[in-house]
Amino acid sequence: MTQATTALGAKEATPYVDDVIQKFVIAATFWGIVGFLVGDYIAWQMAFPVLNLDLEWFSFGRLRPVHTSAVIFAFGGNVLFATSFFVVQRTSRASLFGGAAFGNFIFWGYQLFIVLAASGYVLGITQGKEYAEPEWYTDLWLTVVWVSYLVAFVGTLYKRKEPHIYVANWFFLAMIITIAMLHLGNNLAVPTAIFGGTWWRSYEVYAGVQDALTQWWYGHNAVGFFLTAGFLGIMYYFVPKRAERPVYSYRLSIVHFWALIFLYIWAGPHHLHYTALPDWAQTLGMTFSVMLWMPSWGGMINGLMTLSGAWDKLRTDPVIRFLVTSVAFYGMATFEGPMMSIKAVNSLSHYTDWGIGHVHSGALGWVAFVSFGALYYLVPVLWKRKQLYSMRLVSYHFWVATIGIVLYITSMWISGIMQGLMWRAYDSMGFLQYSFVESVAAMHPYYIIRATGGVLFLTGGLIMAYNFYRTIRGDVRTEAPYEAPATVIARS
Ligand code: HEM
Ligand code: HEM
Ligand SMILES: [Cu+2]
Repeated sequence: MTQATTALGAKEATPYVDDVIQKFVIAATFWGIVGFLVGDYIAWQMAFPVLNLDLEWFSFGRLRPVHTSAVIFAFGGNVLFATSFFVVQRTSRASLFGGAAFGNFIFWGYQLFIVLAASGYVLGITQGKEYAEPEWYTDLWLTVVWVSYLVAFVGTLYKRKEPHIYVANWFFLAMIITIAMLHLGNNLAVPTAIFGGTWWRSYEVYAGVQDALTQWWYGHNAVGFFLTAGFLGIMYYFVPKRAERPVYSYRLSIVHFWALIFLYIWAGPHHLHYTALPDWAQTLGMTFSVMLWMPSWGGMINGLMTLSGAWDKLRTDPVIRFLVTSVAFYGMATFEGPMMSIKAVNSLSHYTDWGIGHVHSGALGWVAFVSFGALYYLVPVLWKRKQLYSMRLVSYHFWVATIGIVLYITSMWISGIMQGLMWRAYDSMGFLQYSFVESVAAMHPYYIIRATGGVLFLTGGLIMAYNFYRTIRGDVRTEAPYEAPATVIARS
């Protein structure tokens, strides 16, 4: 079914395919909660290993990829589908290529991929490559779905009635094409069934350090294109829309785009410092990572400065607060990353919780927050409601989640640096000062703090889901208008 909506400023109404986007929004909310829940469960497991329950299906090793895939591909992926399909139709003034039928195929195909991947992990089916754990049969299915996504996206651009291709679409398109390339490059494997082996098993065509380099070319650019470029597409549409201001500098957004995609692709070797990878390649990865700081901050400044003249909205609109805070976290993670890529720093941070802290300041602060902002924008628009059920609940979500992130990343910084320092401490005789298990025991309190932060973050997700449910039902909560406290108004 196709719904007709009038684009802002458009002369004639373009029928947008919005019911598919509604499904992606619901799926993103659902998988987000599943992903946060599993993340928090494994966080408690690290504090209390008894929670492994002595059952292989609940073991940390099997649930960890369930967490990472659920949050990145299921939550993040569904957000990217929803927002990119929304943005490409609006900014092109064209309806989705292939219509609702093709859109629904992509939706259900992608959900099937998620279920195939996750069920495999729990049963112990994995090729053991981080963020690329699914075995060949799941990989092949994802290829079909992803190529369909590319066709739908490019087809919509091709049909556009607007001569200019808005910058957000460039970021989405770079994400779709690069992920296709990474997925194919990193998953070249031969199924053992051909030789009479286990049906699901396969062997990678690369060996040794070539395998490691291919894996981290993939892993790093999954961060760069899935978790960064795609979500920057969201930033470039939803921040100006919600703030009702034009992008601060359109020229800067173009420089940002080309510099980012050119630099990111070389930085993967920073995951392989002090390994068998040749030294020159490690230095290359480090150099490109340090250079990446500049376009990243260019993008952050462009996002934040879009608020020029509208900063008061931070006080009155909690949705803007999510969006702006996410851009600030983007800036923080893209400063921390280049710093950690310096070999001397990495010799302390690598293998420690510092890395986990870095990941989650990017993942919770940037990826999840910009997603929450976009979803809060989308729900009333897609279901044609005047407003969200409750702005107060958005504000509660914001504060609960922010405190959760602060607990998560500060505990991991302390625990990570402590771990790194304990591992390298020598006594006067030249012996290691601490045994490994002493460092594990020292991390216990920090793991409890991190898992508590996770409970808060999950609570925020549940508040959001409830708000969506009531909004979709058409309810509006009776509450004082969301504005500054009366005393502030009286004084001004
Ligand atoms: C309630 C919120 C969350 C909690 C409690 C949580 C917890 C965890 C835990 C305990 C780990 C394993 C750490 C280790 O092996 O030492 C982990 C790994 C990871 N999580 Fe989360 N997580 C949460 C949300 C997210 C979100 C929203 C994302 C992405 C958008 C994310 C992405 C990742 C990634 C990429 C890793 C692997 C990191 C690495 O290997 O360096 N997490 N998480
Ligand atoms: C200029 C930008 C960035 C650079 C140069 C960078 C650099 C790095 C470095 C050096 C590591 C540690 C590698 C190691 O010791 O194993 C790392 C890990 C990681 N970063 Fe970043 N980072 C950047 C931005 C981000 C952002 C914005 C996110 C999330 C949205 C992110 C997600 C991750 C993840 C998931 C890992 C863990 C990979 C693993 O499983 O080991 N990074 N990054
Ligand atoms: Cu990287």
